[in-house]
Amino acid sequence: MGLPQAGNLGVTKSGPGDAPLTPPPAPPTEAATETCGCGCGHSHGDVAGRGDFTPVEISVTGWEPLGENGKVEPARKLALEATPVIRPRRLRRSAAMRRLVAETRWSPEQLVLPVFVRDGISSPVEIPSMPGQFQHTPESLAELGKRCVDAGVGAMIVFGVPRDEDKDFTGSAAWDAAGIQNRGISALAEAVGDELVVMSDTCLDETTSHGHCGPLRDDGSVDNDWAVSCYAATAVSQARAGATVVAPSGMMDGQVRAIRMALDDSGFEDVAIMAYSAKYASGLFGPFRDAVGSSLVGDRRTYQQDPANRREGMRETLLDLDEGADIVMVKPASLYLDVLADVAAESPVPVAAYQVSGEYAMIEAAAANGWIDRARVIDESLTSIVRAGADLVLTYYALEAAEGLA
Ligand SMILES: NCc1[nH]cc(CCC(=O)O)c1CC(=O)O
Repeated sequence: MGLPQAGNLGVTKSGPGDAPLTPPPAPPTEAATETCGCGCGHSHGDVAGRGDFTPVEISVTGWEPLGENGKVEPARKLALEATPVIRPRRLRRSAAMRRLVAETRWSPEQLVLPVFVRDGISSPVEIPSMPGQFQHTPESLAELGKRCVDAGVGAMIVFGVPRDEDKDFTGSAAWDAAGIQNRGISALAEAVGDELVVMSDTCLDETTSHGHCGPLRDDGSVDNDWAVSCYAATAVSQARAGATVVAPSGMMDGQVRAIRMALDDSGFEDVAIMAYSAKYASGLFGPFRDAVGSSLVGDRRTYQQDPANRREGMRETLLDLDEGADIVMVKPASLYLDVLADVAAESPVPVAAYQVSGEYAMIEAAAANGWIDRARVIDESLTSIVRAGADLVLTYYALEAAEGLA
């Protein structure tokens, strides 16, 4: 039988059949017989009259006697024994302290605002499933660009919404210099100059009559290599229109390499590629498809990634890096923070994350119902995405967050 320890009830059971249970005699310990160092003259072994309490020698020289009659109460005493007490709460005690020691901060210059420019409208049209977001005319897009410059937003990424009659099987409006997306890019680039970065989404889903991200084979599947050559033509047209970053989002194999070669061949060696590298076939793109008037029937599961696959997100990223991506992206953001953290840990280039339309819509809908504190959740969502490792965040909140969340 060992000596009773602090916290031991001091009651031992000697074995089956042994009756009755008796407390062992409290063995005298050195500490119990010594007077404490605090000068109060009492024996710590007698603290609160508990024979089961075995004190540890502590020096309390210079301290005020604790407790009634200078006795150390058991609870205080136990706390003192566990020296030093680790108290993380010290750094949380005031807003000023928390601000000082925050590990993660986001700022306007790392935010990228996705914007929609629509053909055939004369004034901006609000997107019902994305309250507060609009389909713009080239002119209203230019105005929005100036506001973004003033607020210090880092970049804008342009999506085009063509008229239905301009959609076709290959999505050729995407690489038409007079197509709506290229007109939007030009208007924006002219308005903002070099004061923020003008990016363009490089894909065909907005311009194909069937809504897929490339032309189809007879069996209805997307023809990978045909799509890739269309992306190459589209990227060059976007660079001509004034985009300094093109962002292939179609998840076709080899798309980054083909775009890099086409840009270089056309004299756009300096135009960067932000690759949608780990892009998942997510249910969170629903509102975006309203925003671009998508003609899609079915889904994109044969080219976008299965949400179940984490390792594959890394594989897609490594392939894009190999093909020459200047920035890699994980999309969506909030439900894929594990993938984002993996990519951020390995990537030698900046990492972007896209807080997509469904993430925006969920926050807006809950806030509209009064179920969550809107500004607080927006801030928390951006903080979490940056905390997981994003250097850039594509978010529909970019302008509002940069101007200051109310
Ligand atoms: N060009 C494809 C593209 N680029 C960005 C989004 C979605 C963005 C969002 O939901 O906010 C999509 C739609 C899709 O893959 O179906």
